[in-house]
Amino acid sequence: MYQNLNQKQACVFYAIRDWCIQRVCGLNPDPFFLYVNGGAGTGKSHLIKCIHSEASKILSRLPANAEEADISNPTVLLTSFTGTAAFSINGSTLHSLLKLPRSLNPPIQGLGNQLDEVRSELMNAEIIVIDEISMVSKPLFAYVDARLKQIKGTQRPFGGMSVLAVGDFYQLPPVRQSKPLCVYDPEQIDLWQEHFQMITLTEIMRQKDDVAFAEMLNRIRVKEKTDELSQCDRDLLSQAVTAPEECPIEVLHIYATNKNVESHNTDTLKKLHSNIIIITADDFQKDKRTGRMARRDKPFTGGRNDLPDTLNVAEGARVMLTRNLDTLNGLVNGAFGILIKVVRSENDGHIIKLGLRMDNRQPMRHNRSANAASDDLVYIERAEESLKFKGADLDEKKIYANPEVTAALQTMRQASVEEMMPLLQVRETASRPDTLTLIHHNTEGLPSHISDIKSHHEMCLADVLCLTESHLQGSFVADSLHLDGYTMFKRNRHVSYTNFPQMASRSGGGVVVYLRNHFQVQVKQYLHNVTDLEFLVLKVQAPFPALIAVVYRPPDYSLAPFMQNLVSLLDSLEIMDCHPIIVCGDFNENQLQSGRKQILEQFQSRGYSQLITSATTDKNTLLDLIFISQPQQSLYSGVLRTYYSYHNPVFCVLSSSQS
Ligand SMILES: Nc1ncnc2c1ncn2[C@@H]1O[C@H](COP(=O)(O)OP(=O)(O)OP(=O)(O)O)[C@@H](O)[C@H]1O
Repeated sequence: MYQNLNQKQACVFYAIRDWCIQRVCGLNPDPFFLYVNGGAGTGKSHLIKCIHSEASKILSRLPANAEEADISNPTVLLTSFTGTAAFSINGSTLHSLLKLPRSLNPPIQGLGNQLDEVRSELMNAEIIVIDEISMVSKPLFAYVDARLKQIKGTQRPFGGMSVLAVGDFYQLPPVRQSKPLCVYDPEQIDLWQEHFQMITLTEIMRQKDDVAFAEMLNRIRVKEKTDELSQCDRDLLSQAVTAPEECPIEVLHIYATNKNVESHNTDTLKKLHSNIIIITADDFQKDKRTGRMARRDKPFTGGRNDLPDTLNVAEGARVMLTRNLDTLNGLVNGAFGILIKVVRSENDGHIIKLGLRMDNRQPMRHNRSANAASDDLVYIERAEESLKFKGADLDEKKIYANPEVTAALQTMRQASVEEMMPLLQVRETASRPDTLTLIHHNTEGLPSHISDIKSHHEMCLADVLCLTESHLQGSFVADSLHLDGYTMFKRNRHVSYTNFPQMASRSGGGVVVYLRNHFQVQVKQYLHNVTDLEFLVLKVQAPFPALIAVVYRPPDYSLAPFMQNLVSLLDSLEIMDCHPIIVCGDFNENQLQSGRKQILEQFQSRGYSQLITSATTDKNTLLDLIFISQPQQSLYSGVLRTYYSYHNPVFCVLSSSQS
C-alpha cells in the first residue's frame, strides 16, 4: 500500500509519520492542522488509509497507551460526513463518533452523562481525520472543536488533537445555506483560515477507470464561469448525454430532487415487476382526549418528501438504503441490494421486515441484531422518525466552479511538505554528471525490502547506494536483488570476522553497494590488518574519482576491537591516495547523546567532517553517519524518509570542484 504512493502523497505521509515519531519520542510537537485537497481520483482516500495504518502503528507505542488496559482504543480517528464515505475508509461518521446532535444551532450542548463513556473511548486519540471536509459546515466544525475540547478537557483548539482534513471543496458543499468551510464568513467562527495549511494532490491515480474522463472532470472542477469549454471536453461530455427515453431501464438514474426519484422508481417498478407490494407507513399521534397514541388514517409527512407515506416494493427489485443503519458494516445511505424476502407478522400479516441481499456482501464485522440470520440477507425493520413540525440537456453555462472557493483556496497557506523529500528538491544538481550522489541506508534486510527500495522516489537518484544490514548469505544473489542500471557489490557478515567466530556465525549484518553501471571502479573486500569489520571499499576512478567505504558496526560489537579495525581501515584508505574519502555507515554511536564519542573523535583527528546532523532512527538517535575528508565538496546532505526500517537513509551530493 505504501510502495506506490506518488511523490505528493508520500510527502504528506512522511510529514505525518515524522510527527508521530516525534510524538512517541517525547519531543511534544505542536498539533498539525493539514488540509489535503485534490480533485476526483487523486488518491485522497488511499492516502488516508496509508496514514491511518502507519500513524496508528507508531502512536500505539506512546507510553500512555502501552500502560492502558485497553489498547484497542484508537489513536487515529477516521471520520467522514456521510456514512458511505465513512464506510469506504473503514471509519465512522462525525456525528456518530462525537455524538453530535441533529440540530447544530447554538448554544453548543455538552455531552452530559455520555461524557465519561466517550472520553474513555477517545482517550488515546491523537489525530482526527475528517474526510469529505467540503460537506462540513462551519457550525458543524465549531461543534467538533467544542466536543474535542470537552472530551480532552483542554481549551486548546480541537482539544489539542491534530486534524487531517481531506476533500474537495469543488465537490458537495454543506447542506442548506452554509458557506464552505474554506470561505471566510465574518458572521461565523473561523477555525479554518487561522489553523489550516493546504497541500494539493494533482495526479489522477485511477488506473482502471476512464482516465481521460477523469481528467476532463478535473478541468471542469476549476472552470470559471467565463471560461469556455474546450471542444474536446465538450465532445466528451456530450457523448455521455443520453435522452431519458433512450436510457436503458436498469441503469442507475440520478435526479436532483426526491420527488423525481420517487416517480421514476414507481414507474420502473411497474414496468419490471408485477408482484408489487405497497407498504404503508404507520403514523401515530397522541389523542388529546385519551392521551393514548392513535394511528392516523393518512400518514403526515410534514412536507418532507424523503419521508413518503407509502413504499412500493417487489421481490426481486433493486433497492437502495436511504438511511445509515450500520456504518461499520456498510449498511449506509446509498448502499444497493435486491429485495429477496418480505417478512410478515404471523398474527396479522403486517409487514415487519424486508430481507435484502446487499451488493456489497462482505462478512459482517459486528453482529447486528437485525442481521443475526442464518441466510446471507440483511433484514431491515420498520424504523421510526419523529416529526414535531409542519430533463437532461447539457447546459454548458451552468457548469462552473464556485468562485468563492477558488478565491479562498488561492489565498490559503500552503504546507511545505516538500522538505520531506530533500533529495528530490535538489534533483537537478544531483543528476548532473559533475556531481556524485551517495545514499547510505541500514535496510534491516535487503531481500525483504528490495521492492520498497525500488519504488522509493529518491533512492533511484543515488550514484552510489550503500546498504548495511543486508542480511545476505552465501554467494548466490537472487535476480530480484538486481537494480536496473546498477552493479551490485556485497560482503556478507560471515566472511567479515576472523577472530570472532561467534559474530561471523550469527545471521543478519552485511554490507552491499549498488554503483551506477558506467562508473569505473576497483572493489576492495579485504585489506591488510582489517580482520574483523563488516565493510566494503570502492575506489571509483571515473567519472567522479572518490574513495568510498561503507561500514556496519553491530550494536553489541565492543568499541575497543571495533576501533582497532576502524583505525586500520582508515590507515589503508589514506595510503590509497584518492580523494575525497567518504566513509558512511551505521556506527551505532549516537551523535545526539552527550558525552564522549570515540568514533567521531577518531575521524575528526584525521581531518574528516561528519555531515549528518539530525536523527536517523525511529527513536530519535543519530546512528547513520557520513564522514568526508574534503567537506568543502559537499553541496547538500541530510536525512531521507522510509517506512520499512527503523533507520532512515542519509545522503550527500558532492561536487567535483574543490571550491
Ligand atoms: N498511490 C496509488 N497507487 C495506486 N493506486 C492508487 C494510488 N492512490 C490511489 N490509487 C487508486 O486510485 C483510485 C482513486 O483513488 P482514491 O479513491 O483514493 O481517490 P480520491 O481522491 O479519494 O477520489 P474521490 O475524490 O473521487 O473520492 C482508487 O482506485 C485507488 O485505489
